[in-house]
Amino acid sequence: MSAAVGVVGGGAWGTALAQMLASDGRDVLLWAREADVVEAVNAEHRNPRFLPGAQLHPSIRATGALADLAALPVLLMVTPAQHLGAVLGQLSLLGSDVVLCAKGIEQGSGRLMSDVAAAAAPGAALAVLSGPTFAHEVADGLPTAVTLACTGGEAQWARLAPVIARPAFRPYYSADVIGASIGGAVKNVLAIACGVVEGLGLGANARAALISRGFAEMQRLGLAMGAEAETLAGLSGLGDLVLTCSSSESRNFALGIALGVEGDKTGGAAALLAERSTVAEGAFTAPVLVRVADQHGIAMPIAAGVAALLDGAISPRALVAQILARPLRAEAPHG
Ligand SMILES: NC(=O)C1=CN([C@@H]2O[C@H](COP(=O)(O)OP(=O)(O)OC[C@H]3O[C@@H](n4cnc5c(N)ncnc54)[C@H](O)[C@@H]3O)[C@@H](O)[C@H]2O)C=CC1
Ligand SMILES: O=C(CO)COP(=O)(O)O
Repeated sequence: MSAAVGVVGGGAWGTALAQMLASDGRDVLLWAREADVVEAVNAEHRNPRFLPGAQLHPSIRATGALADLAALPVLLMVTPAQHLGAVLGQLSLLGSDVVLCAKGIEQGSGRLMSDVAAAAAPGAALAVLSGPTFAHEVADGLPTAVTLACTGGEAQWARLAPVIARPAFRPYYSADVIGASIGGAVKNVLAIACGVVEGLGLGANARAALISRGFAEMQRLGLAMGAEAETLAGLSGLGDLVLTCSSSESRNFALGIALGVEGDKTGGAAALLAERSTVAEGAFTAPVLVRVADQHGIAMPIAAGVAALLDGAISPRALVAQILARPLRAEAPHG
């Protein structure tokens, strides 16, 4: 019998990944922070708080004690980005494979998830799993492909691929941990911008333009930080950007729509964020992304606009006018 896989984080994505891993009967131990989630998973095989509607496999067991997972050989870290360091630091891991699944940049430090994890768990072998993956679709067993970027190269991939791959869940190998970390963080911020375009009713042309120009921002920053162009153009970069900018299933896109419908109003983000019970990572990443881009001398006008909008410094309509009034320039990233 294969060893159980540990999933740290019982939100929508952690629960969906647990469901996917358990689809062949494998034992999965899920750490959830909320006692009601632990109780519902164990007693009813459901997670009504974060993944309503999904009937979970009985081989998923939940616990509220992190220590129960510390000895497992493979752990998927699925807490929100701002909590990764604190939760991972409590695990005291030695030698486990740790797969990072959160998408964001740490606010205080400006670090990518891979750097946060390397500091919090120096004994772990790190990998990044990222791509176009709405939790409900993965939980339903719909076909999905992701990038699995391994710090331990092909030897780590050989260990992890059989644990993570399923007939409808295809990881693709990469050695580019930086690229896989950046794509998911940046696309969440750009999805808020795309939602604003949708909320303002600016049309499909504007959305496609924003995806393309947003991708140019992702590329500029990614290349400056050491990512590979192919990774940024792949599942964890462009693939996830397109998904998240196309559907109100995305919490980031939906947040942008809610902002956009406010039109000329400034400062609406605070109330929208306060009433959320699920995470829209782009709201946390936007300000620190702008800071990191500045440090690298990279212009990211769309990301900066989202940060200003969230901060209450500009209205949605004024932001669009500001972006449209930028000087004409060459299209290529370095043009
Ligand atoms: N939902 C999705 O479709 C996908 C989500 N992700 C990423 O997965 C990460 C987790 O997102 P979801 O599972 O969707 O979250 P969620 O919005 O469904 O649930 C919130 C999660 O935050 C946790 N949390 C709140 N405060 C915490 C704290 N102080 N310490 C530790 N955990 C805390 C809750 O326990 C819960 O697990 C995010 O980085 C997200 O970008 C990635 C791919 C798909
Ligand atoms: O990362 C995701 C899809 O790949 C989920 O997007 P949201 O966090 O915007 O819902």
